[in-house]
Amino acid sequence: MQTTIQQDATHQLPQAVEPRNPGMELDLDWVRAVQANTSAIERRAATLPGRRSVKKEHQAAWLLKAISLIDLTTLAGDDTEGRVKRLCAKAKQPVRAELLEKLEMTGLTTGAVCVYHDMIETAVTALDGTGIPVAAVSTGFPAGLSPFHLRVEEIRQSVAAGAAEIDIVITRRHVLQGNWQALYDEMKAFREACGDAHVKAILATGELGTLRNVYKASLVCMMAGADFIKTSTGKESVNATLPVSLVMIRAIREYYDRTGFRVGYKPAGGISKAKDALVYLALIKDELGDRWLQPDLFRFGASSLLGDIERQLEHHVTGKYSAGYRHAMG
Ligand SMILES: O=C[C@H](O)COP(=O)(O)O
Repeated sequence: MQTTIQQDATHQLPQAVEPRNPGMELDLDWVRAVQANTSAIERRAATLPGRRSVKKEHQAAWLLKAISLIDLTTLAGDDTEGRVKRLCAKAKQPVRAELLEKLEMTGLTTGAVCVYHDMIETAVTALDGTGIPVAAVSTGFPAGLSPFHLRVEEIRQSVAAGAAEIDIVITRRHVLQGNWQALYDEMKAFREACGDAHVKAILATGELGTLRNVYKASLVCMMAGADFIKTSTGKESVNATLPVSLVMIRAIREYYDRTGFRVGYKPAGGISKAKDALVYLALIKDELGDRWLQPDLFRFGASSLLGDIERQLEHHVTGKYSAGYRHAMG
């Protein structure tokens, strides 16, 4: 069994790097044609947790895989350098060495560390030489309502400070008013300001009203060159959900079918249990295929998921659960 775990897990470590989505002209006919059958989507989403179960002997490998796909996040008003340094240490060594040794796993890290602009330099320094990218939330996160020129400037400053990935927030108003041109222009300006840094577009789906709006906003952001689309900031009252994920994943698939470019997916906010992470991975495998199960095309945005995964791995190895406080993140 251990051989299986090692083969699965190491073969699932970062390998591929997808060419960036260059975007395209805004295609309003495509956007306006979008339909979303909410009750059918909700019915299908409700079946997802029971539809696929990961066999017990493969669970550890899938959990290790999930770790490699986490944007390990701290986005709190009371963040300090100390907390960010501890988080970075966790990103470098996400699971205790003796557990990894038993699982015959080496070189495991999280996908990235995600912080506010102010904490970029601390994180970049702490992760120096590891290859773990720092992602920064910019553009007046989480509401995205600061003056436009300041949001663009914040991106530039975050990139200059060393962020390799920028998570922007869109203006929800543009979606709610059906102003697709404004959303496209905004996203394009953000993408431009990112330069070589990859850009994840946070849709804040809990504030977009309908699943149809979520689909349309996903398409428009991809047309404007988003490298990833991301559900939520973690600060809305409803964050990542399975119905929303189904819609965004279908939009990604449709965009790929039409343009040949793969855009990444990042569910974020409220994903804190290992078993939920496995449902998401199964969903991606079913809907988009194995290629999307790599850190260049999939991330979990999560502050506490790693702790639960580590607990489950400990149980897998020792047969016992440890207390949650032993797996504090920061
Ligand atoms: O982008 C990541 C989210 O802010 C994390 O949300 P969470 O604290 O609910 O895991």
